[in-house]
Amino acid sequence: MKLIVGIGGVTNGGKTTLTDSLLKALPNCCVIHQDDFFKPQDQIAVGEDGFKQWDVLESLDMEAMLATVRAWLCGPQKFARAHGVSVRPDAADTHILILDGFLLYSYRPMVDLYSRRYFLTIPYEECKWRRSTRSYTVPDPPGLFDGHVWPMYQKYRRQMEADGVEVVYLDGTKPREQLCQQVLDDIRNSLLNQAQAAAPTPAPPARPQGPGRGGGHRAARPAAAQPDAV
Ligand SMILES: Nc1ncnc2c1ncn2[C@@H]1O[C@H](COP(=O)(O)OP(=O)(O)OP(=O)(O)O)[C@@H](O)[C@H]1O
Ligand SMILES: NC(=O)c1ccc[n+]([C@@H]2O[C@H](CO)[C@@H](O)[C@H]2O)c1
Repeated sequence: MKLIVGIGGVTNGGKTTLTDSLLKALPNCCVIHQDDFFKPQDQIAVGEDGFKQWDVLESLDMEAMLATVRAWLCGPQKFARAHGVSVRPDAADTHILILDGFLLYSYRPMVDLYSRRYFLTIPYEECKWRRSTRSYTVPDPPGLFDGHVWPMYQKYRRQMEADGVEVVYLDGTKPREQLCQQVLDDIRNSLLNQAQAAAPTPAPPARPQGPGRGGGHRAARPAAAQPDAV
């Protein structure tokens, strides 16, 4: 059973923090970080506003990211081994891939690959403050947050909502442990539902039979297959 989980949402919403906790708690769980697919700095366009346009889809090599997701889909076990994830024998049939990134649901070819799409949000002021404490490989020039980062976040989010992409919103101001537990519970439910959907259709219930017509009881319906312990 394979599950692709998206941890998307606003910059500094806590995506990587949540992803790291999920990775520790879930079996056979691999991760792909969208930030690893930024194009080299000299290929990032400069906008009319004078800012390097880091926060647009064109600044990411999404074809390469999709190719990596496909590699996992073709051989999750091999992918796990190659990325130092040891396969847990008690859950050998379950494979989970987490995608962590700020523009996960805006790249059409990948939108339908997710079993679950989470979207972390935090208010503007909190986001601006958290961002000011971070240093990226290329530091933010003054004014980038208000001039580029926040407007692009709003634009892509509006577009995602207009396109009807179904996401589960998460309030990124909640405590880390609470967020992790909420998502873990939800993922475990998804695994159970997926296992039940994959289980063979049970036989229809036995018709009541009168005495003297060999009316034995039909065997009890087999329990739906349960996913391995997660
Ligand atoms: N639930 C939380 N409550 C308060 N602070 C948090 C929470 N989760 C993460 N943080 C803090 O917010 C900052 C951003 O977290 P993180 O790097 O996980 O975000 P991100 O969404 O992956 O950011 P980006 O993708 O923009 O680099 C960090 O300083 C982190 O410690
Ligand atoms: N990872 C990088 O190379 C890089 C460089 C410049 C800016 N960023 C920022 O990362 C965020 C997504 O995590 C975006 O908001 C980018 O501005 C990343």
